[in-house]
Amino acid sequence: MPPIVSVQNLDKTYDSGFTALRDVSLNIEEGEILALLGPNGAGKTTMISIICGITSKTGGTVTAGGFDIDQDFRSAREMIGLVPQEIAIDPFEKVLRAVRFSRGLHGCPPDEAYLEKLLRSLSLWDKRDTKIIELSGGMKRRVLIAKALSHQPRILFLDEPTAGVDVELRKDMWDVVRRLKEDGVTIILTTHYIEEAEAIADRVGVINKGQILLVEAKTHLMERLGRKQMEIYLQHPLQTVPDALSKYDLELGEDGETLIYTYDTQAERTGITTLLSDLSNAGVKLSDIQTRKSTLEEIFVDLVREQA
Ligand SMILES: Nc1ncnc2c1ncn2[C@@H]1O[C@H](COP(=O)(O)OP(=O)(O)OP(=O)(O)O)[C@@H](O)[C@H]1O
Repeated sequence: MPPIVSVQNLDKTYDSGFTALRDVSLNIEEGEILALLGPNGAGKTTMISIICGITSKTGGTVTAGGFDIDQDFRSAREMIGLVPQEIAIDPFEKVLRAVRFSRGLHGCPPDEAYLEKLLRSLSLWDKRDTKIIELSGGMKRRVLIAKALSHQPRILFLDEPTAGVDVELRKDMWDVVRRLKEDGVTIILTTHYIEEAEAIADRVGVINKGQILLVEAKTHLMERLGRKQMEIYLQHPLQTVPDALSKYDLELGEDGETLIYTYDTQAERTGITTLLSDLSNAGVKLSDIQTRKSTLEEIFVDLVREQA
């Protein structure tokens, strides 16, 4: 299947002379949730704005649903819904009217049945005649999503959908995003929250200083770059790691009561069996063992640090 969004060799230099994107290429597959991770100023919003036709590019090509965003602007734009970072919404408008108005702005014929289905899927139907100002923060964000989906786009961009919201609301938003995916919408979200990508993304793209560092299936990324650590709790504290164990590069915990062994999950041999027997030969007695996988956060920090 051809990608639903294709970005090839995208460049963006602002009028100020600042280059925000440099030779960015990225394919987005239909039906996936792609999370774009990157520190402040990495270029995430710039990229989304270009794909959505809000900002002009200075080089490269972009297609949405097979339509070139320059040559077939209207058709490309119709494929896309955008929930921007900055919230611009009439607070005194009622929910259903606001969503209906957005649909009209896109030049779509009225379809009350679709709007009802949309509002129901976002648990907003009961609030359809409520003024937006009277809604909770979470509900307001849902109204933004409903507006962005009012013209039945196949692709939804969410720019920092949970910036500044509490943990409960964030989880609520994740459920909304998962349900949209089940309805067949392709979702691209930008986020600073790595646990957000970890929780809902199928693939993760890491962007830093205007360049894509990688785009990869989340599970694959965590397996490929992830490391595992084994914490070995000792019956008797050690002052130093015994020489006989030097080849394992063990870290001694501050209290001397734990040894930490880091190993590569991809390696043919983890070395655990020989380590345990060498520990026993060195007279080190264990009380417990625990293993821990590195989180996406640790992987991300390593990646961005490497590029610094
Ligand atoms: N209109 C503009 N003129 C000049 N530079 C700009 C303009 N808009 C953005 N930039 C710069 O381009 C870079 C990328 O900004 P962008 O908003 O795309 O980053 P981001 O990854 O979305 O960051 P954040 O997570 O903080 O929103 C930043 O250094 C920003 O200052």
